[in-house]
Amino acid sequence: MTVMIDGKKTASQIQSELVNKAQALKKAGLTPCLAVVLVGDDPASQVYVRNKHRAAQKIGIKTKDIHLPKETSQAELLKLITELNSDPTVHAILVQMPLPAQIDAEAMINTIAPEKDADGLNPTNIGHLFMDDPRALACTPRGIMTLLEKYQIEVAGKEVVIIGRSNLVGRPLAALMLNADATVTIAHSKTKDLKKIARQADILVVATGRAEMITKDHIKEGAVVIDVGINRLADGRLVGDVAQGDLDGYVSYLTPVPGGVGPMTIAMLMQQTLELAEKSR
Ligand SMILES: Nc1nc2c(c(=O)[nH]1)N[C@@H](CN(C=O)c1ccc(C(=O)N[C@@H](CCC(=O)O)C(=O)O)cc1)CN2
Ligand SMILES: [Mg+2]
Repeated sequence: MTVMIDGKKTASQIQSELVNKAQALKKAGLTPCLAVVLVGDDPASQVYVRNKHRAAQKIGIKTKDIHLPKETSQAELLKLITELNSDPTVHAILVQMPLPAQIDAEAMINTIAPEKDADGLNPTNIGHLFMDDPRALACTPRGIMTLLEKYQIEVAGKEVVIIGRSNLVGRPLAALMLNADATVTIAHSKTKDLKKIARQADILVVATGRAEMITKDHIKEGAVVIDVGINRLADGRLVGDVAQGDLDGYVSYLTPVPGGVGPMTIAMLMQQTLELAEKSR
């Protein structure tokens, strides 16, 4: 039997639990505030940003909604971030990605103060994570670890294969898995014999951004499969990076798309905003 991991339900439970935490901070005179910066008009980004504001509002987290035109220069964005860094009413800053081509994402991430880094992607925070001294964490990887914990899926001693080496998912997730005592392999577009490597996994995490590229023959029977992909097909369907159609009864656990890892990203962002607000005192 395959257990479908319900990320939507788990995220919504976590978000309900955060209401009390936000209230306690407010009682103590601190109104947690997340600044969400969107540059340009990417339709998917607009949806994600709107969902972040909605989730924050439900929890009692104040947000600053900053929407900049798509022509915004890198210097203008960095100046805004610097102002938010020194604004004592703002506890967490997030710049929605992807950014327009004229802006270097690395320069943006480098400018966010590590103690206000809602996404946990600043090199200081990534460095602490790799030294097993975690501060702010990348939200999607943290969401994956939280799902595994909630479903009581043991990580220590397991063979974990992560397909995808992005700064947003693959790399920080590898560090989290290593800190949790897994044996970690990161595979990517240059990996030779991907099927052989992937089939070694007790826990296979797929974050390639390529619709349904990982199929049953990449997967060991009984494995846990975490599908991070969100791909919109021409016919409007939303699918993951894993062809999930014939996995029922073959894998032990599977995250659906939609409703798996995606919603956890926003729940973790909310949790992290409250943690950063708390630490600011
Ligand atoms: N600064 C950041 N930019 C981006 C991040 C990020 O963590 N920080 N991640 C993604 C986008 N993202 C959040 O920003 C995100 C993507 C998807 C979901 C989600 O809940 N997806 C749903 C399906 C939604 C749909 O119908 O399209 C699901 O999987 O069920 C939440 C957040 C890139 N940019
Ligand atoms: Mg440890």
